[in-house]
Amino acid sequence: MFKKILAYAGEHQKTTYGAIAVMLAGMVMQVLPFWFIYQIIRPLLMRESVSAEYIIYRLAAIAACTVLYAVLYIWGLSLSHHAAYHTLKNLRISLQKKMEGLPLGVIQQKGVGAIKKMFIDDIEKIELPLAHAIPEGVANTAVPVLVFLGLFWADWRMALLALASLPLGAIAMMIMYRSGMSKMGSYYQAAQKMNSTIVEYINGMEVVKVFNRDGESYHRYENDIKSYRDFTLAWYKVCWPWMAIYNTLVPCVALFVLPVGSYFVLQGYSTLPNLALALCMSFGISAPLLRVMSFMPTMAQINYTISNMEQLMNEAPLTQSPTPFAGRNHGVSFEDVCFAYQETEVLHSITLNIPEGSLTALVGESGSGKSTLAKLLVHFYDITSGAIKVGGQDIRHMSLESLNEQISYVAQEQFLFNISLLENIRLGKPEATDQEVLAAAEKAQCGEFLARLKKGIHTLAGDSGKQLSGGERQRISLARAILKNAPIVVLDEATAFIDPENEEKMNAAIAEVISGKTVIVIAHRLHSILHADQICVLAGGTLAAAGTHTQLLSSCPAYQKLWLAAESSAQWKVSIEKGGEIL
Ligand SMILES: Nc1ncnc2c1ncn2[C@@H]1O[C@H](COP(=O)(O)OP(=O)(O)OP(=O)(O)O)[C@@H](O)[C@H]1O
Repeated sequence: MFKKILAYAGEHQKTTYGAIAVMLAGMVMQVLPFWFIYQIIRPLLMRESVSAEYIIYRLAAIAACTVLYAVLYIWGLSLSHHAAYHTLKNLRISLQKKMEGLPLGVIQQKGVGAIKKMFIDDIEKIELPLAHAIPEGVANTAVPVLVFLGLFWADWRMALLALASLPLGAIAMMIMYRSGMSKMGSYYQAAQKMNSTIVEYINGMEVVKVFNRDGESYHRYENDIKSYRDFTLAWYKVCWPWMAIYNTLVPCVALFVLPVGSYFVLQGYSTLPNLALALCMSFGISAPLLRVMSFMPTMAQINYTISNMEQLMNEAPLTQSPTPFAGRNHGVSFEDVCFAYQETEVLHSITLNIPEGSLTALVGESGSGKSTLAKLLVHFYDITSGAIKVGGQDIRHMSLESLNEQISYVAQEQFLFNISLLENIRLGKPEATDQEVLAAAEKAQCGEFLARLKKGIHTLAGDSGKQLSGGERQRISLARAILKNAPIVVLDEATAFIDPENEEKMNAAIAEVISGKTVIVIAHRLHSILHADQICVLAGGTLAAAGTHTQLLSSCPAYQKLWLAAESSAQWKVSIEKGGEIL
């Protein structure tokens, strides 16, 4: 486990080794005073006369060692923390890089709470071994070993006595570690579940309030925090008795040395000075060993955390290659594509050709697979079989980055980061100047509502989210796409938030985004895509038909059904409007 943790430290491993060396020197300073105490006691025991200077020098040495110990300990800690926090940063970055290359399904399966826990709490746990357990553990183990060897050289019987309680302590420590590990799985899962429930509870607060589900979701929340408490206590319950045994046995080294050592002296097996030496040095052994022990309860936790993190790190990434995009054009083709979320296949043998520069609309009943097909094109998931090609190049044979450069994907609810609206739009083209961003916002018809905001385009999205309507937020996403100016545009329900007042503006913004591009649009409002070059009708995950509106109307029953529904909803709308009601 420590080897793995040190490997995470990368280039900061050397700093960790430096911290170990400094702390070792510090530990020597902690043990040396016991040697000087022995030097003061020895002549007194032997009734030898010593000068006042002899005593003063040793007392001064004890004081110097104490000061040096403090200085070295702080120095060692600052080195180890430096290495630890750089390592945590590296780990968080490599985890984020890993996540970027993972299929969305893996991330969704883990859940936001569990991933947040991994990024924040689990990685933070590695600070303990890196900043403390490894450097302090090595120093606190090495120095007692050295002391023991010295003692063994002076008097092997006394040395063995000083260590008499340690084997029992070590057994207690091992049992504690093993029993802790056996409870770790359930403890860890309970922690993950609690995290997910808390995140879900907060995210779903709106629904909870609207539907009066406070009681129900509170019960789930309460149950999860209760089970976390129970699993934590169960873990402590198995660990505490063994920790208590160890904590009782290890400081007992002097108690073994004193009676048995005195007996040895009386029997002539050893001498009084050696007894004094063993007594003094046993204090130098027990304190560091107790410090080592203080790290043990959490080691099992850290071991589990690391295995869990490695599990995510070892997840198979999306199939891609480092090759850049080299397609002939920006036409898109789906060739016999099948796809399953986990076990359930939701798209079956879809074959579809979308010529460059054309507008293709995906229509179909809810759940027919429209959004999934769009998500497959932007390579959120790997398909089960078949191929998706852009300009004749399989999207698995190019890097995700270069595929992203070819496509602007505007989802139904585009996420706005809590940075300024200007920076949110700039995500479409990070190198864009402020002027370019403003021009894109203008083209996306954002000017009017941005003027309403006190800080305009510099308003933070988190604050503005409360002030912007769904349609306005969507126009920010369209501005992002205009700025990106990718040759392929995928609009997933781009007109979902449309209202009569905004319709004109939204249409103007969409016209800007799609002008001259290969466009794939998912639309429920059939009236908005009547002039599409090609309308693809999806039904139950298969492609029922493809053609123009007129062709489909005369030949495709599934399309006729959708059209009838669209027509009757339009008539219903007109009749309500005529009745003077507000829509
Ligand atoms: N993340 C997911 N995990 C498992 N199944 C999913 C997931 N997302 C969608 N599905 C399922 O895949 C099928 C297709 O869903 P999809 O969202 O693509 O349909 P859609 O036609 O876009 O629907 P809508 O018009 O309601 O948005 C549905 O049966 C849906 O339940």
